[in-house]
Amino acid sequence: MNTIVLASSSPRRRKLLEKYNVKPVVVKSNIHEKINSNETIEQIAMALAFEKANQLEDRFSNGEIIIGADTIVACNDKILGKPKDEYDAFNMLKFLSDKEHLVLTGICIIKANSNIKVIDYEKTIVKFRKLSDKKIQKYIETKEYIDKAGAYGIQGLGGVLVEWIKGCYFNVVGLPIYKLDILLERHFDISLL
Ligand SMILES: Cc1cn([C@H]2C[C@H](O)[C@@H](COP(=O)(O)OP(=O)(O)OP(=O)(O)O)O2)c(=O)[nH]c1=O
Repeated sequence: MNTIVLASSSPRRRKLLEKYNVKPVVVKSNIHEKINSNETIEQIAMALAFEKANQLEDRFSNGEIIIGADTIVACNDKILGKPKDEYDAFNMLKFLSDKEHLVLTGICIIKANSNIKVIDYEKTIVKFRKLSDKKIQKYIETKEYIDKAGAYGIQGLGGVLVEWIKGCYFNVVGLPIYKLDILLERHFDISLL
């Protein structure tokens, strides 16, 4: 199999790939995650994923498969990135309380030394239960909100915040693995299993 390069510092993405016996070369891309408000949330997630993968393309020349991904949370047309601090996290979780929101992950796969660049996205609806200020505060104290879009991690203690989801669970965690397998198989003849 061609070397897989993961253009992401997310430990969740790396661990998920490792479950499928993919030992990715991890290279953190250094993009400035600026959001263009004229774009749809799908375009934003795909553009950020593209920037992450594309930034590394010049560094490889042996047919490496470079994967970039970006996860964003959106609720009532408002995009929630990673919280800046506890206060920001508190406000995000309060905003998400008792509502449905979207989690979008843009994926970009680029094959080095080729013209193949594939971009797609996955969307999952997540419904939060009604959260008291006390519950939000207790969650914030766990520090799990740090470095996570929307200030929670469904895969961790944040599971208690979620009433239901519709769509791909792994998409919420940061990498829609079924969609990645489809794209790898269709465009690069690579299967994760
Ligand atoms: C909503 C949600 C997000 N997240 C994470 C997934 C992503 O890692 C993170 C969103 O940030 P991203 O910018 O997508 O990724 P990252 O900063 O972790 O890594 P890099 O920019 O280097 O690619 O939020 C969870 O782990 N669980 C959740 O339930």
